[in-house]
Amino acid sequence: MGQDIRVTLETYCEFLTTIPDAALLADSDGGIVWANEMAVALFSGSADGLWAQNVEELIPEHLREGHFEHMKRYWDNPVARSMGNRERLGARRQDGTSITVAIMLNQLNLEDGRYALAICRDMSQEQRQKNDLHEALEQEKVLSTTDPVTGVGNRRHFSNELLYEIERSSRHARVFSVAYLDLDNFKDVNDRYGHAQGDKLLQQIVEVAQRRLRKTDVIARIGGDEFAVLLPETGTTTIQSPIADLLHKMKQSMHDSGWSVTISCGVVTFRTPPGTPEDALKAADKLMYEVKAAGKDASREAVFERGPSELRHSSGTEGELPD
Ligand SMILES: Nc1nc2c(ncn2[C@@H]2O[C@H](COP(=O)(O)OP(=O)(O)OP(=O)(O)O)[C@@H](O)[C@H]2O)c(=O)[nH]1
Repeated sequence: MGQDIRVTLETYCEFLTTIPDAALLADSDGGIVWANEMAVALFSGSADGLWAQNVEELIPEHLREGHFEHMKRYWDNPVARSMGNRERLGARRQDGTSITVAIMLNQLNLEDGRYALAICRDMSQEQRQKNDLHEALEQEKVLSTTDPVTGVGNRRHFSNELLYEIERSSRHARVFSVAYLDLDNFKDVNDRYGHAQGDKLLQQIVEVAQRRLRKTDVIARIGGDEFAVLLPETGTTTIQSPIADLLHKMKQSMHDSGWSVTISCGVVTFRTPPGTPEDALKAADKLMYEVKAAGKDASREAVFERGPSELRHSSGTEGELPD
């Protein structure tokens, strides 16, 4: 009888040498009693090294405590676990490096004892590919909303931020403002000094804005020489100063660099939220356009309040900006 059991175990082991996955047999204390060549290659450098181990040593240190409990439960109520489930587990090689494995667990009930059979498939490469793909997608997401010249958000990013602000303002009745800035005579800089200098000028505009604006404000480049600024919690009583001051600083910076570039700007304060981000941008763009048509280098403001007249002009700052 005993010989039959040994043969059975041997037969098992013989079979397990032919499968393409790593196979381990462990006793109820977790001691590894046998491993196939794939398991030796996966977890260790030598068969002796692996056979002398306890399965616990193949578990990452931070998971060992949980594994002990898990093993106790498993021996009390052994349920076969297929490899098909999508669970991936961290494992530790004998040299301390980490791998990701899928594990099939089953119990062998033999007369000389019970053994746990673990078949492990190395999923490290699949996991690495998944991680790389996830990272690439995250990077792509950032790139798709970033302006490559200045590093600030692009139109898509601005629309997303604006949408969030519109929803917030609808829920909490918060006022916010949107400014549309278009550089005047920017083309001359490109034509006279080249595209690279034009890019530097755009970057300088953004640097000035980032120094002046609050952390919660958003500046984005939404076109060639067009920028939009979102100012949450900022209404007509406070709008004049941040945007006027920003325009003043931008103009000063252009002047200091010897560039004859000025700025046309339209600002709309939304006391009630607009329907869409595009509606908000369009309203500010329209004001900016009026400034352009009237001779550039100025800002014009309006208040939006849902009602019969919807957009109401409140004030305009023509020509020189305040010191
Ligand atoms: N350097 C640089 N120039 C750009 C970029 N994108 C667009 N432009 C240029 O920006 C200019 C925008 O054209 P316009 O709005 O007519 O320029 P403008 O001289 O400011 O015109 P006004 O607004 O009427 O004063 C064009 O010359 C484009 O080639 C960019 O990424 N870098």
